[in-house]
Amino acid sequence: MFSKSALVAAMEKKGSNKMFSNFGSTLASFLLMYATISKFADSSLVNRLFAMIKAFLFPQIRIVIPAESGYWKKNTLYLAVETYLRANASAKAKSLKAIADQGGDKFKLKLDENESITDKFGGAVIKWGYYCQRNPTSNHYEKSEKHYYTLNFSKCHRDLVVGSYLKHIVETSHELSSKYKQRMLYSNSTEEDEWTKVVFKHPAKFDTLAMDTNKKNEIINDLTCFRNSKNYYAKIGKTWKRGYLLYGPPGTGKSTMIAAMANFLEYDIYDLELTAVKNNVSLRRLLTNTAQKAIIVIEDIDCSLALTGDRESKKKKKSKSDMDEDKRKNTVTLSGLLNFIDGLWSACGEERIVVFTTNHVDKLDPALIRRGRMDMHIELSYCSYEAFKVLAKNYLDIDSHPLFNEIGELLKTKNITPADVAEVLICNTTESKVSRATERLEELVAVLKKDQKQEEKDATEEKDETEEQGRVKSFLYAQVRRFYQ
Ligand SMILES: Nc1ncnc2c1ncn2[C@@H]1O[C@H](COP(=O)(O)OP(=O)(O)OP(=O)(O)O)[C@@H](O)[C@H]1O
Ligand SMILES: [Mg+2]
Repeated sequence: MFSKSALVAAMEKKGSNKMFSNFGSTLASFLLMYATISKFADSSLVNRLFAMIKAFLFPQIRIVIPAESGYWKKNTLYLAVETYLRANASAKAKSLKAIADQGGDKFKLKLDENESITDKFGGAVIKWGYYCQRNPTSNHYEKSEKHYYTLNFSKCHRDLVVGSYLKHIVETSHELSSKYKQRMLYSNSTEEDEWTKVVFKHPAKFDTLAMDTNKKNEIINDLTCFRNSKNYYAKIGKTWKRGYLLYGPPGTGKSTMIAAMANFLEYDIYDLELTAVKNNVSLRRLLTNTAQKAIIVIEDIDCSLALTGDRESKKKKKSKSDMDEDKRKNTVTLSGLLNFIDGLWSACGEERIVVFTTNHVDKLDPALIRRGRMDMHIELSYCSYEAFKVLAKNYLDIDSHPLFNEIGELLKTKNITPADVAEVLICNTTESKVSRATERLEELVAVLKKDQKQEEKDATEEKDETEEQGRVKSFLYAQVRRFYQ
């Protein structure tokens, strides 16, 4: 199959250097031996033998990069490799997987299973492979599929690959991710302790958020300060995270503010549905799998769980059977949640914001929202004149109008949410801007006056009812007095 003299000649011709010719000669002898012996001997035995000789002559190193780095935590190096190879794979691989991105208008190409490609770096040749190991007998704590990448390279390039190449992959993947980054919205479900994600394309901005300007600026400054405080947090020995409690009646912009925060900071959102989390272990698993630059949101925290109540007295009262009962119930507890917010587990990740929202701030356990846990308490309230002007700009594209003063006066006496005002102002017609704005503002005046009239009517009815009850009471007392006289 191979002619030794031809191979040696070719090798020697390429390099005049003696060392190289020796190497060429060894390789040629090796190949010739392999071709000759394999004709006569048992092929599997020969293959094993030659694999050993090959490994001795040309030692290789293999590094496995699994998708998880223990405890169901995503291996960030695996994610970096995935991004890095995505850029290389489409050009080099023969077998690829195409995956539509969440927006649906683009797709990503990924190495197919058992497929390999070769990459070069500083003289080293690195062979990448992508594999999946399946375990049909896996249980809840073990995944049925384990995905991993392997990289093979010559032993002599060990320092180069481990020292520089892996770093190069991480850096390149960061560059690629920020170039193609789409903000993501993650959510959890009852079936698995895993996040599912969709592209987050909410248009909310602080500019379009209707609220008091000073308060808005205070929040923007706080967020900016947080984002730039990596070194400060390290210096004071605190985990780089911040908590915000948003409270106020329904429709005052709590969820809209979260979207505005995410867009402002360019962070992903993890919308944690606590009622879908089985127990504290699941909660920990989910939260350790949140990335950096993330906003972790628990909406309507008062409704999510029985998180109210005095932890201390509960602790004291707890007997062993109570604890077994707890285990059986498999619930997330207040202390489980607190432990993640600022206990030891809070250190498993940085540059994270935690946001709670509630309509009933008074119902929450003070431990949950004390300063330090929820660093900033933000009240979102009924529509003020200032907030109305932002909504008029958003929806009607106007900064002033003769009806503004009247609306301002009505809003002083009226509790109406920004959502309700927005509902009146929204109008998507082909009419001219001016007539459309006037019509919508007149409608708003009518709504505010109607509600005002209704309130006055309700107040009069209530007064009449109280007076009537008073009259009935005095009549009955008079009758009773007369009876005993
Ligand atoms: N402050 C606001 N600025 C701009 N738009 C607002 C504001 N408040 C409410 N809206 C409008 O009303 C809709 C509902 O608001 P949002 O969902 O943010 O209220 P919420 O406070 O989260 O209510 P809930 O307590 O019911 O969850 C939004 O889609 C938005 O269009
Ligand atoms: Mg909401």
